[in-house]
Amino acid sequence: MQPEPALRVVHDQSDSADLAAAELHAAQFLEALGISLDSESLRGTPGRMARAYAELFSPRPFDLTTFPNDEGYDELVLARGIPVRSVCEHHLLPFVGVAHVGYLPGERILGLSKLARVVEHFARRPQVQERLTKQVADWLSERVHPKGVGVVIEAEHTCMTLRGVQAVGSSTVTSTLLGTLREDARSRQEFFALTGVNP
Ligand SMILES: Nc1nc2c(ncn2[C@@H]2O[C@H](COP(=O)(O)OP(=O)(O)OP(=O)(O)O)[C@@H](O)[C@H]2O)c(=O)[nH]1
Ligand SMILES: [Zn+2]
Repeated sequence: MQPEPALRVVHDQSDSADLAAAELHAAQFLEALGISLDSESLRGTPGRMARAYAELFSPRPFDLTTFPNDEGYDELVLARGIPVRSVCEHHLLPFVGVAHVGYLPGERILGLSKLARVVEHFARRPQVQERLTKQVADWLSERVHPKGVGVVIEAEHTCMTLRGVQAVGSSTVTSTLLGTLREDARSRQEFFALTGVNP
């Protein structure tokens, strides 16, 4: 199989973001909520809001670097505790936690940092945790062609802990398993044992 060409991810919503319009509307939004912007420290807040959300919705470009699996390594490769910072698309409030991303190599192995970069790539947009989990797994499966992929995300949704039901201390766990990790019970168990998650 031909090496996967290094892929430069270019999707970047900040390219199309109109920061001036976002700032104007953020000011109107805050004023509509009765928040006066008439002080030195709040005067710049609409602009900061616009830039902050533009940043949160801007994936950073990266190269998907893979190497030949010359040794025929055929056990699980697992990156544990990858930070997840995303924004729920329902309230635009952050959800924050960790991802455990693993794969069973086929002909190529993946540069390890790319497991964290893929998580960040799909996290930097309005999201739901289920979709984020599946997008990371599907993307790795399609690009690296491993024998199996497993992704677990555990996160606190601040829309559920700071406001609304205020379920302080709650976290949400989602997982997607593909290929051998889905089909083979022993591989599945090993994956969950190594992640420390008891499904
Ligand atoms: N499935 C899923 N739901 C999410 C996620 N993030 C936020 N939500 C939920 O989206 C739902 C939106 O429900 P609504 O009833 O329209 O919103 P709401 O009135 O603010 O609901 P409450 O949060 O219950 O006060 C809430 O139940 C949130 O907990 C996510 O990543 N996945
Ligand atoms: Zn929410």
